[in-house]
Amino acid sequence: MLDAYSIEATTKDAAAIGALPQDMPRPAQVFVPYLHEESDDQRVAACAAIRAAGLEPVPHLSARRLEGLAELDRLLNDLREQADVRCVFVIAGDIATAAGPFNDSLSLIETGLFETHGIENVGIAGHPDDHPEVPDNILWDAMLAKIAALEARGLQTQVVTQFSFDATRVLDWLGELRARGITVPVRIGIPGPTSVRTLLRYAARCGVAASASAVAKYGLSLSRLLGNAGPDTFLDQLNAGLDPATSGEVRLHLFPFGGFSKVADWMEQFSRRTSSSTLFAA
Ligand SMILES: NC(=O)C1=CN([C@@H]2O[C@H](COP(=O)(O)OP(=O)(O)OC[C@H]3O[C@@H](n4cnc5c(N)ncnc54)[C@H](O)[C@@H]3O)[C@@H](O)[C@H]2O)C=CC1
Ligand SMILES: Nc1nc(=O)c2c([nH]1)NC[C@@H]1CN(c3ccc(C(=O)N[C@@H](CCC(=O)O)C(=O)O)cc3)CN21
Repeated sequence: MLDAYSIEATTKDAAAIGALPQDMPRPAQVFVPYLHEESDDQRVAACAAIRAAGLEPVPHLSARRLEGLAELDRLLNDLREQADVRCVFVIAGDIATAAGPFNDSLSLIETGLFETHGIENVGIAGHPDDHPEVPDNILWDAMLAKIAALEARGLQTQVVTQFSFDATRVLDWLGELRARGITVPVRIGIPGPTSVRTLLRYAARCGVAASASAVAKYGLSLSRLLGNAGPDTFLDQLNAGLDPATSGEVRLHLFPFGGFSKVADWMEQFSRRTSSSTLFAA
């Protein structure tokens, strides 16, 4: 059930993606996060490198960062021409005011440009923890609207969650998602192993709740900031709470905040320890 994991690679990581550590199971999809200081050309080159390595590139598209229809049109054209991109991931973007006409992910979908550029699958974000700026009911309404718009356009979708330190909250959120009648595949975002300090830095940057109780549950020791923290406890709790009858299609999405080689080592250990040896099979 949890096979075909996906992973993120920044434009810098993407250049070396062909040299993924030996023995690391190949990811089914490689997402390229939209870092605002980078150019569209860098994003396209990253996706081309991922494609050249025989992997499936999935660029993030940040609605609020895009300057307009012409930029989106050119970017999608280049992604298709140079990297044969078929799947994208749309997000609002971490700025309070949009740089151009797109205030949210739905407005990107409604341009109609995805289908004209041969995109087949448009991923959308899931938020198992409270979002620092956006109330829960708005996020649920937005998710339903995005799914309806994609379906009407004949596009497939998947939900990819923001990472969280609290497996119980993720399970509750997944239960609510299915109870709302949403049947699309879900990828649960998890950080790869890294130092506690790095994890907390990314949590702060990404608006992820790091309450004392959540980080304790995750197994983080705030007194050992340089110590390593992997997602093992989180995954054990997640696995224990997933129900094949009701959870639907669930896979993992890895944020390699500590780098690919740490992810590879950790995957090997984790697969050896767990009975679910297919957890990371491509
Ligand atoms: N890059 C990533 O992997 C992820 C990014 N995010 C961030 O989560 C937020 C929500 O994104 P989506 O689910 O795509 O929402 P969305 O584009 O579907 O928008 C949902 C609603 O939230 C509002 N909204 C979105 N971002 C906002 C912000 N930063 N401040 C105030 N209102 C905002 C929108 O105007 C809209 O009403 C964004 O800030 C996004 O960048 C969340 C998860 C993962
Ligand atoms: N709100 C939000 N915004 C995001 O951009 C975002 C999320 N959430 N959730 C998870 C992923 C992780 N993302 C990111 C964000 C930044 C870097 C980044 O800047 N990496 C630098 C190193 C920075 C550092 O060490 O602090 C790099 O060069 O790889 C990578 C992934 C993007 N994503």
